[in-house]
Amino acid sequence: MIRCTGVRHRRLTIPSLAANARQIAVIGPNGAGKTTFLGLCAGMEEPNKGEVTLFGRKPSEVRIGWVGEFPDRTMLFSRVYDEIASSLRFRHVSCRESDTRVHETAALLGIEGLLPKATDELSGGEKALVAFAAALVHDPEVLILDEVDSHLDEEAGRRVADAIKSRPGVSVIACTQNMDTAAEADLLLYIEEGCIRHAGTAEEVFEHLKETCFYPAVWRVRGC
Ligand SMILES: Nc1ncnc2c1ncn2[C@@H]1O[C@H](COP(=O)(O)OP(=O)(O)OP(=O)(O)O)[C@@H](O)[C@H]1O
Repeated sequence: MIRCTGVRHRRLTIPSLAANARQIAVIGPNGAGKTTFLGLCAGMEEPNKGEVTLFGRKPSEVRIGWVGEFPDRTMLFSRVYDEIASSLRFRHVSCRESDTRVHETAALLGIEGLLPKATDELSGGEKALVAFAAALVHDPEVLILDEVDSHLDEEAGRRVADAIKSRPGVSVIACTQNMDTAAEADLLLYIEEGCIRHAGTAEEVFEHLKETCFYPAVWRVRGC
């Protein structure tokens, strides 16, 4: 799904990557380059050198739903309903269809009660859910999520995971600091000091991380 060729951008150096999986987890220490990598995948920035493609296309040609690490910094509208509807309105979806999709998406995430609220009244987790709804509502081909789960309680995290499962056509590239969550992805990319040090299944990647804090707590308890 993602192909990187000769990429150099800030700290990030990816000579070659061909990652083909529906759910990709991006993990690694603070400052490693995870957000930079997600930004390149989302087409928010062009790499200084090299090329990033998704499904063989430039990211700008792919329908992407993006949720940043700090959702309150990217909210454009003062009302939750308008924030979720915004990506549909920008695409000139009719008001009636837009209204149906906003309510359906809010119901899927259990946040219908937030629709009439002001965005600046929301808690951090509520903002993350609203930002996720806004990303999901326009039927993205790829969801790019930067530590969205860090704001969510277990129940809200499960609703987000269920919403993703309910859209089998959507691919996900998600950065997380929750290694138990990362372990559920089809493919893991472990980034350190701007380089992808390990790429593979959870078993393959965590095998290299046994002596580090990146080993999933649940696996440690089970003695894996
Ligand atoms: N706009 C920018 N201009 C220059 N350097 C930047 C910029 N944004 C990030 N960096 C640097 O690039 C490096 C990687 O940052 P990035 O945000 O990608 O890391 P990260 O792995 O997402 O970290 P964290 O887990 O702390 O969010 C850091 O050293 C950071 O200082």
